Amino acid sequence: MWGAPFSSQSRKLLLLGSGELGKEVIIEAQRLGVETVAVDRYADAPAMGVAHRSHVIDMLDAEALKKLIRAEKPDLIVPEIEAIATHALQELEEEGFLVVPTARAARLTMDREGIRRLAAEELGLPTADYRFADSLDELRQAVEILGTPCVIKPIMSSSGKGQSICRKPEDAESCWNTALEGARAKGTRVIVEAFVTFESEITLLTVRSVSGTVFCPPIGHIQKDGDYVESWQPHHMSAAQLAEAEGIARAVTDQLGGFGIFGVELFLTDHGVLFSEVSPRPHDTGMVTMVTQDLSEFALHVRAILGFPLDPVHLLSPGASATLKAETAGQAFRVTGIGEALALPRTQVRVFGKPEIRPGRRMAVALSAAEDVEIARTAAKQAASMLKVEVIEDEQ
Ligand SMILES: Nc1ncnc2c1ncn2[C@@H]1O[C@H](COP(=O)(O)OP(=O)(O)OP(=O)(O)O)[C@@H](O)[C@H]1O
Ligand SMILES: NCC(=O)N[C@@H]1O[C@H](COP(=O)([O-])[O-])[C@@H](O)[C@H]1O
Ligand SMILES: [Mg+2]
Repeated sequence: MWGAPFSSQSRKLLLLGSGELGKEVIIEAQRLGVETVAVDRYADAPAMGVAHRSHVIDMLDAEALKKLIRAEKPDLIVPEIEAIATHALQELEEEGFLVVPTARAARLTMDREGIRRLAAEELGLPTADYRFADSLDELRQAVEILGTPCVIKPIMSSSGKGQSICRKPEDAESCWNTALEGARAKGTRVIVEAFVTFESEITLLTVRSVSGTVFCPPIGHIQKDGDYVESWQPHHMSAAQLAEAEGIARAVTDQLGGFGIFGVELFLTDHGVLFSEVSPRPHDTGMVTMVTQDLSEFALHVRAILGFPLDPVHLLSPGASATLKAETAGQAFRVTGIGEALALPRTQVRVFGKPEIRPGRRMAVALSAAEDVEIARTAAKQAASMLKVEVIEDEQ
């Protein structure tokens, strides 16, 4: 259907962001004979090791981004992180490039303000109460209005970076400083959200393709310090809750448009399902689908964005994932315990191959399948606890 990689007729995919999620996207694209180009802000990023070639640029630099893309001329531009100069993507889209799912979706979801205003104010979807603040004074006012506890996050960040809980009004200043330090891009704007007491939280993977919209079975997860540590699929919820969740996911993904997978994050509460945020790309909690579904979230994304049809998703087995995170910073380290973890039943490990560690950085994930979600969770957690990031002292 298309030429070999490197030939004039090849189909070329350029990935913006080359972490653990992008690595799996590239592998799936390679399986369909696509030529792949991985881009990130640092060398030797996980997806770079499996792509045909790679580039290191500052993806928030609009000029650098446009120059690279005009030179590469990819058939598909696939954002893998949110911190990208999305106005440059809009310009490129106007020139005829295809941005996944659309440049507008990338722009709206790159910052929490765009997507929150769209979901809550335009679509009227239920969310936590929120305010935005550009200074410590404004933050104090927002905290007063919303009350404590509340959650404060930079508008552009992910994996919980810069996020903190303000437990009493006096905490506002330290939360402000945490947000400034953790923000992905320069800028001071933060979102303040009322604290949601949820019974559980889920990711509803939603795929838009030529075959319409399909939902994956819901994925339950646990987050620590704003970053995921454990996920499982399926998450048990009532038929009414699932219908509510799918209604929200459909409304928001229809609005964003385009083809591809979306990770719709939702809180399940006593008062109904609340929308939290959405990623227009594979989701970290969705790594579990590598052991649960016939097509993983990465395979689904690649199929959808290439314009191929999709069957409804089949859950082959319940399963769970648990993460390994580094605790210190450095470059001399090794991941140990892989053999022990793999000795557990129906367990796999993905070691991402990131070149450096820093506190809280996700380095690997353990994946377990089992006849029951609880058994899978226990196995995945046990496997992850066997994995260690061992610092090599004499090389530091
Ligand atoms: N308003 C809130 N009330 C209670 N808990 C919250 C609230 N907002 C966020 N959290 C908790 O923090 C987690 C991370 O929040 P959020 O998804 O907004 O951050 P993120 O940095 O975008 O994370 P990721 O990139 O991993 O999705 C949530 O999954 C939830 O556990
Ligand atoms: N919650 C979003 C998420 O999990 N994104 C994944 O983490 C990578 C960045 O990791 P790093 O910060 O360790 O480089 C991203 O490239 C993506 O694969
Ligand atoms: Mg999130």
